[in-house]
Amino acid sequence: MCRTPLHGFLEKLPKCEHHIHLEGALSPSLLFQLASRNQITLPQDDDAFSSHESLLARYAQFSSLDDFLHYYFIGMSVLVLEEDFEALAWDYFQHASADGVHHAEVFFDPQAHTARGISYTTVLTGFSAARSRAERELGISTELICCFLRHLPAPECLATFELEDVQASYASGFIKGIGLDSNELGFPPHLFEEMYQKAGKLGLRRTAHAGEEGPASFIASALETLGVERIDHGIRLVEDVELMRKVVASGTMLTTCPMSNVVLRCVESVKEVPIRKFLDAGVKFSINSDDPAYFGGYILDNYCAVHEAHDLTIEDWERICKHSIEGSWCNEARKNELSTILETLVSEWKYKSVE
Ligand SMILES: Nc1ncnc2[nH]cnc12
Ligand SMILES: [Zn+2]
Repeated sequence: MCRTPLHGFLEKLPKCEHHIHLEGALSPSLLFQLASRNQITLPQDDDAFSSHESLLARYAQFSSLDDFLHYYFIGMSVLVLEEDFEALAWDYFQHASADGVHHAEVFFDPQAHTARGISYTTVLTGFSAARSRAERELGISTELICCFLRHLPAPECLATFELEDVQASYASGFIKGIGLDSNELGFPPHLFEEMYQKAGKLGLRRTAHAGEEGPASFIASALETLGVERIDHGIRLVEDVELMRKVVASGTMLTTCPMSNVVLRCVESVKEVPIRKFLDAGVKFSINSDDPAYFGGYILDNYCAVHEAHDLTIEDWERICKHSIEGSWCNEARKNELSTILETLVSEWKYKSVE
């Protein structure tokens, strides 16, 4: 918990989370529990897997995105049954709700599961059960975004995109959109142009990780060749002022993940995440947790870290939350509901601060 007098305000802000990998919400305790139940042998030659404490200590020492992904893919090897995927997503939705999330658009990596012989239907059925429960019991609206692993050959990604059960999940509305994740360096967006074109024709929403470790030119390429409506991370946008103007003009929203950027050493501290530059330039962005079980915090921790590092005002937060509602892929009625909650909270706190 942060020490700012605005902590209560930050807690209550009606948050929309747009950048959370469900596999990145796998806590060490669920990881060890499922490994034991599913008889999955974790690497014996890596001391990190000897206890919860050593695993968390290793997570605190990631040296890069690649170093993290090594543990991320090992971690998800314990997910086997529908109920494992349900437990994972339910765990996340409970944390999110406690942190004030009202609407969550969550990523998952089907290829990381189908490659291990777990069917797409198993994954989707588990996640869908958790989504229904979250909507029923927690009142959170949710959407699923199917991500493709860019370190794999583009034709392989396209083949997964075109699988019958995957296509059926688009047609039935279970999947709202597609994304592109995993190692960025060496895997530029344009390689995936054909898949994104097909997704656009099917009416799927489109986003892609860009400008996390990769250069600002990857953000330009994701916008131009993939037709994305959002950019995941995008912090390196500040390196290209002309591109930043275009992003402002198009209203494209960045889904930033400040704690992730620090843990994966894209920046030295949250102070270096260009929050103030984005606010001053009119770049729209939301604040997200990315892989909360690996990076030491869920969404509220990220809000607090940003607040402490950048000393934001109530008006700044109102703008950030307004943009994050507007940039969501939910319907207008839901956006109006969330906007009303935001307006009520802001006027309450503005009144408090003049008392
Ligand atoms: N921060 C990140 N960047 C790219 N791929 C990811 N997969 C999970 N987390 C990721
Ligand atoms: Zn991510």
